[in-house]
Amino acid sequence: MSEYILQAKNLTKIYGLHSENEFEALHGIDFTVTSGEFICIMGPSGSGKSTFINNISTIDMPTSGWVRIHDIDIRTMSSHEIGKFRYQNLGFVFQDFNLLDTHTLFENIAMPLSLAHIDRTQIIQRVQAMAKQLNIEQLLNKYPYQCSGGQRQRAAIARALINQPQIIIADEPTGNLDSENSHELLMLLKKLNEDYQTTIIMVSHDPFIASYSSRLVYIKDGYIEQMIKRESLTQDEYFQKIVELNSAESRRHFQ
Ligand SMILES: Nc1ncnc2c1ncn2[C@@H]1O[C@H](COP(=O)(O)OP(=O)(O)OP(=O)(O)O)[C@@H](O)[C@H]1O
Repeated sequence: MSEYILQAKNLTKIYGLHSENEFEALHGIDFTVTSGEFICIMGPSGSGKSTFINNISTIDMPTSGWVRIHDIDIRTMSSHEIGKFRYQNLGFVFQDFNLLDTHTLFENIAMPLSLAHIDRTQIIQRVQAMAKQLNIEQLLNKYPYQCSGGQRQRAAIARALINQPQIIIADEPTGNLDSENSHELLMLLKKLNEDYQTTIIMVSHDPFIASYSSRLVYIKDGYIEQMIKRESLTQDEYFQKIVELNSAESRRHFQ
């Protein structure tokens, strides 16, 4: 059994392989994650952050190299096995929500539990408890298009967390939220990380949001250019280091 919950080796992603638009977005990245880490991925626009997070989390498949989650090589799984693996192990929070408009919030949130054939009474209890925590318990019978952006985002978060995943994958999770809702979401992620050792891998542009992580991974031009560990730094010291890294990069951009 590996000491890592997630490992990637020589991860390469080429879009449009063998076409005239062939583009190598990731160039042989090695990356490991220990259980209970809270990782934030940052980097300039177009540097490969979403490509990276998608390729380490079964959303997309690398062109070459491998990714192991819980020691299982994700390339060896059939699409049916990947589906099952996702709802058993992973929770996804995306900026654009990905809720199904033909289903109520209750049905959307319950989906991972229904797929796992959890008993109906338990589903109702768990969805109601999660909705209460995210302050959307009054909205469970509404459809996503009847809810505000913040409410939809909270429903998507409830769906991501309902199966108590060991790893949460979040791509710009606060992108469509106001500052109060962003703060609440971060508090929730932090609590899951601290109380249940849930591993979190999140993409963000915002140094303040990044300062909640335990390790910052800075991606540039398809490579991991730098990593900073928070370790014994206070959140404020860590925040300052993240700001410095981003502003040094911005200055380099304009030179
Ligand atoms: N489906 C695709 N086909 C071809 N090229 C793509 C595709 N998706 C992304 N790319 C390219 O790969 C590179 C990395 O894109 P990616 O979306 O991973 O960047 P990002 O760092 O997440 O950017 P942003 O911060 O702007 O969201 C970009 O140059 C992008 O144009």
